[in-house]
Amino acid sequence: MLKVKNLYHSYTNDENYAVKGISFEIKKGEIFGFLGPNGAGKSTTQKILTGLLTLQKGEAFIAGIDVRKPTEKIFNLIGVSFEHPNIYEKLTGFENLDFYRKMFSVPTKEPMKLLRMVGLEHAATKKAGEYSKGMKQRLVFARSLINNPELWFLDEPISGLDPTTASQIKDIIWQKKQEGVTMFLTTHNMHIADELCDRVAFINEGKIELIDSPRNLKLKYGEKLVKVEYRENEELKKESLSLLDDRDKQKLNKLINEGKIETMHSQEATLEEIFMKVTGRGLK
Ligand SMILES: Nc1ncnc2c1ncn2[C@@H]1O[C@H](COP(=O)(O)OP(=O)(O)OP(=O)(O)O)[C@@H](O)[C@H]1O
Repeated sequence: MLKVKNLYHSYTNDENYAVKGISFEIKKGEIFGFLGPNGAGKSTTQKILTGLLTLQKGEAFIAGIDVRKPTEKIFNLIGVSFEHPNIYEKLTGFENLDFYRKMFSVPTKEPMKLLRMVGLEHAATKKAGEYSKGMKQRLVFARSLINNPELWFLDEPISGLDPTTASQIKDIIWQKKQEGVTMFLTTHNMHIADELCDRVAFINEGKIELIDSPRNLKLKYGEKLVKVEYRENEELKKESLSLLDDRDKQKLNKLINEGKIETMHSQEATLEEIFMKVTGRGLK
């Protein structure tokens, strides 16, 4: 669905690149996460792919169409939900969607239906300029679905939202995945990436350091530890035992056989810890 080859971008039109030779592919129906700290080059890549920035060097194809020669077909095919809302403040929420809807030459969704989906139906007749930050974010999110996109670009879809709204947005993303929508999600929130993505790319200083599924990464870089709480001589003890260490394994077996264990949890490395291991820096 999306193919990117050796993509470069310089904001200063020189050798000072914000994106330095990025290549990746996203299969149809896949949720692909772009994970990296501030300034890593995530938004720049998304902007090039969605036509907000000119492609300077490299290649990119959406459904086989060269993004350098954008066609109406690409516009109809993609949905873009970016962090900084670019909405018409003087129009109401409903009018914003209704106006945007007219730009497409494919069947579109009913604005009211979309507003309801993101919990904005009561604010439909309110000017978007009077919306809170989170409401604007939800409006942009809803708007990005108006043309039933096959490829959906999401930039930090739940950052700054309260837990209930964030959970609703996540449910919508899951539903769209079930419908076969392909997603390119950028975030520095490793929990979201872990929860939603089929594969993630670690991007740091304009380069992709690795691409894999969250599960494979955890298996590869995980410590394989088991955290146990057990009682010995009336005293509650806590310990982390490695499943790769023979002495720890013996101890764990002994505790299990003696029935002393009160709680036991396997401990995996988080994506953030793995990111640090791979890149030598954190996601913040
Ligand atoms: N309009 C711009 N003009 C000049 N430099 C820019 C511009 N936008 C981004 N940059 C620079 O390009 C680099 C990559 O920025 P980009 O916004 O793509 O990072 P990001 O990974 O999306 O970060 P964030 O998580 O903060 O959004 C940074 O060094 C940034 O300062």
